[in-house]
Amino acid sequence: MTFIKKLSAAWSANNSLLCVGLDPDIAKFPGQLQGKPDAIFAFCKAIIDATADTACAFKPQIAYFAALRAEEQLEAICAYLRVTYPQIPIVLDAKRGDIGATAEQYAREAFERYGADAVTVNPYMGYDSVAPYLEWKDRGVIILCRTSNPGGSDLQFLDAGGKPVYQHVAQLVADKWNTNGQCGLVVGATFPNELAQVRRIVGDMPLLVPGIGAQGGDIEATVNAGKTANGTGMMINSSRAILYAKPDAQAGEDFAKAARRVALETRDAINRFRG
Ligand SMILES: O=c1ccn([C@@H]2O[C@H](COP(=O)(O)O)[C@@H](O)[C@H]2O)c(=O)[nH]1
Repeated sequence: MTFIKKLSAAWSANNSLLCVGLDPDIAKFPGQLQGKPDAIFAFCKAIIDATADTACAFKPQIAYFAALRAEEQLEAICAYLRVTYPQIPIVLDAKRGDIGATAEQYAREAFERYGADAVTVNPYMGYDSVAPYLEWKDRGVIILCRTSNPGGSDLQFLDAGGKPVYQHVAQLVADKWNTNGQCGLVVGATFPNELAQVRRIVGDMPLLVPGIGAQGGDIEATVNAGKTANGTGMMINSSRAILYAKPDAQAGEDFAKAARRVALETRDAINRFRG
């Protein structure tokens, strides 16, 4: 099944636009996991099991694994997801960008080694740097457009022939790069006006929208700006706010139950504005 079909099915099956981000930071792990050799796998597995029915996608951020030499645990998490929750797409957040020959290897890393359904890619080096990912016709290629961080404006807002660079990227991907219907764009929830502009340019193309939760993006503004006519079209990501939700000790919560509570609250808050 293609990434886009899998994502559409997950939107419906779980009635959710929530993407649960997997950004494991061992300094924030609960005491019982500290010091264990497979702590990252155990933490992510517990979060996945607690939230799988609330999510339309999982988004592991590769840096959190690579920095700790924990790529094998990322492989194990992706394998666990593929076997246990095959209906939920894996979006590998790698933000790669390099010349074509190197990009071929990055594409193999994402799609062969980790078995991701989609990968995030940086468009700065142009079409030939993205083409190797597009060769994987059944996978999603999600291109940075208007990122959620304040410094994204430094380049993405520069004028490019009468429109800002981020709009140029959106137009280029929609008109020229998305010939196989497998592309998506990253647009931050912290910039709902720009999100609305991108939605106007790209039609129903799926958008990965980080920036709610820890980054403070407004859910109502995000959903209103980014939803498609049928109330879907987005993977609205939250990582830290779910992963490190404070357990309610009086309710007997552990970290996974707290994560589930926040994931459900976030999914429901998003759904209130889908129409
Ligand atoms: O523009 C972007 C692109 C990617 N990200 C990634 O999303 C998550 C956000 O984590 P939170 O804890 O919900 O803030 C993280 O993995 C980023 O690398 C982004 O934030 N903005």
